[in-house]
Amino acid sequence: MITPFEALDIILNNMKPLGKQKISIFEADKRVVADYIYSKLDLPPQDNSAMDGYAIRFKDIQQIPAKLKIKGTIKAGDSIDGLSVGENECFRIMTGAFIPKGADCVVEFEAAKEENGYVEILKQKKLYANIRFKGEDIEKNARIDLIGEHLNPYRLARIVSTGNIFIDVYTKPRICIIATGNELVYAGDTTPFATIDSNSLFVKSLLKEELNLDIDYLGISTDSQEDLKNLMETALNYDIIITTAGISFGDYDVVTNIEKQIGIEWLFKYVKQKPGKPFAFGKIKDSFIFSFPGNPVSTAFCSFFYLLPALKKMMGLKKYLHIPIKAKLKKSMVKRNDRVHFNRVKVEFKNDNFYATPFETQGSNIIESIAQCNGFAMVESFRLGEIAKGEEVDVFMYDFKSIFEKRR
Ligand SMILES: Nc1nc2c(c(=O)[nH]1)N[C@H]1C(S)=C(S)[C@@H](COP(=O)(O)OP(=O)(O)OC[C@H]3O[C@@H](n4cnc5c(N)ncnc54)[C@H](O)[C@@H]3O)O[C@H]1N2
Ligand code: MOO
Repeated sequence: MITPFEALDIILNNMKPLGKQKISIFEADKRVVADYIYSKLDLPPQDNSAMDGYAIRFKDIQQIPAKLKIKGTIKAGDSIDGLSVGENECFRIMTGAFIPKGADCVVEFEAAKEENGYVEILKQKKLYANIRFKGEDIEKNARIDLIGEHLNPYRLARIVSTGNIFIDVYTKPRICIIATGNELVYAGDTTPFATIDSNSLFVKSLLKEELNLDIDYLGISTDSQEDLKNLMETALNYDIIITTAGISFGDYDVVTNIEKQIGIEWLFKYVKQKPGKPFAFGKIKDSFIFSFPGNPVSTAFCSFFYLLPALKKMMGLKKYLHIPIKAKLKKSMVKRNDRVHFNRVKVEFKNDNFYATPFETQGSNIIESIAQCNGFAMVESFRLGEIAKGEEVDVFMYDFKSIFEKRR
């Protein structure tokens, strides 16, 4: 059986960006930039004031206090055509207003005293004090290289400020999910003894939150081969097909049972890991198929560890690998087999160190463990027995933010 990192390599080697398209910046959250962007303008468009105060000539304030005649007021957006500051003159000027000809310094109101059309400058200032120069943020035609980066509020503000409203991005993958299992019912169904399909909502929500990707839920297939084959026909219209459950060794493991009939070519089947051993990845016609084990923690781990990097690469992101952090165990853990374990832990950040508390039960069916924790602590295959309190472990964080936010 292959290791988790071998499995990840196989998946990533098969992923490549799908294509490019032009979209509106107003619908571009979390999309990935596919081409250079060029500024259509200088920002600021002209030299302007950083303070409310007086636009003056530096020369005129060599002796303090200096008395200057006020010629008028300039506010942000006013034209400065024909305006100029001569010897011992000044303009009242507001933040963002353009600097009139002749002025080379702005003195803020607080450093001056105004009376009867004159102002007395009380504090020495440097040449060009409080002046923001034309193009100092970005110059016209400057190239913005965000290729392979995702768009976020910070970058969107950058781009929209340069006069661009359409940008080239990579095409989004089309993704669908099918849950399998006779025991499953849809969310909200209260049929006694049934299991609610939580995996589909999990994957849908994960991809929305992490990548702003939408996925189509094709529904629940029973363990009947006909049922799944029908749904798979629709699924073939998608770039990525996700199935959950029915992939291990049981008589009714329906994905396993139809794989030959519908022509799935597995690129690997099963990984030496816990959770998620019966995870399989393959190709079917023009689509890739990720078949996750049914246990909710297994689906959660496989989605996080394999599907997210795969989709990131397919979306054109340059950075698609998870980086683990080092955390000290606050409680010991026990490992009884030679699979690589990814145990659910709750990581905290205290006195410049990360500390990980393992969840008390590590069964792949315990949804509470993923809901309460924020990371997967990796324990290598060769480790057997106790992993002692105080030992440092690699943790792949699935909820980083939770570490860096606190109550008042
Ligand atoms: N003989 C063997 N049996 C099993 C092995 C094995 O190696 N040999 N591996 C075990 C491991 S590890 C796992 S993980 C499971 C995964 O099996 P499947 O992927 O075939 O999943 P099922 O057996 O159909 O379901 C497992 C479990 O998960 C629940 N489930 C299924 N779908 C959902 C869903 N959409 N939402 C919530 N819960 C779901 C299901 O009811 C089962 O309880 O196989 C072991 N067996
Ligand atoms: O791999 Mo299974 O996911 O251990 O329970």
